[in-house]
Amino acid sequence: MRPQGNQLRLVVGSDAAGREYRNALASDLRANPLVATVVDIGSDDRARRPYPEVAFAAGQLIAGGQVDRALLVCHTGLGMAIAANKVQGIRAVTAHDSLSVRVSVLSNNAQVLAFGQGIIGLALARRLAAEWLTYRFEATSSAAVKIEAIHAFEDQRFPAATTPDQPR
Ligand SMILES: O=C(CO)[C@H](O)COP(=O)(O)O
Repeated sequence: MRPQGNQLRLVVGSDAAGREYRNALASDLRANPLVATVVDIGSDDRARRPYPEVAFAAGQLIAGGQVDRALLVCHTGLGMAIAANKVQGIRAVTAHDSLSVRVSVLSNNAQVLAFGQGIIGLALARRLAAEWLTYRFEATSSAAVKIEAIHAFEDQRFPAATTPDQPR
């Protein structure tokens, strides 16, 4: 489906430890009017794909422009974020509170949000996911220069502004 207005194209994924929340969140997201599409990349219990494989696949869908954001679930949310951050151009966070979810988009322009099924209750995960959909990064915000600094470092452009002060 073609996105309308401010609708988002999403990918959801989990390892076996996050499967229950992934299924519940995917169903919520599909019913949310701020969502155009939800691609579910698994994994199911039989596949038992380890979290890095799922995170890399989700990150590559974003980097390739097929989707806008990813919602990933593992036991803690930590491994998913670490692995997704290895994909060029991806900014992934683990966040389990409203402020962090908000800042992850408005300041960090993170495209990936990772939850830990073993860390928060399902009701909170659902609420945070719904809040997350309402935020959009503003390219004109003062945060944009910091995102550009992250990209420059990733691309090994090392702008002077990011080099540490020399000891006197
Ligand atoms: O939480 C996880 C990684 O951060 C994952 O669900 C469990 O990790 P594993 O036991 O190393 O697969």
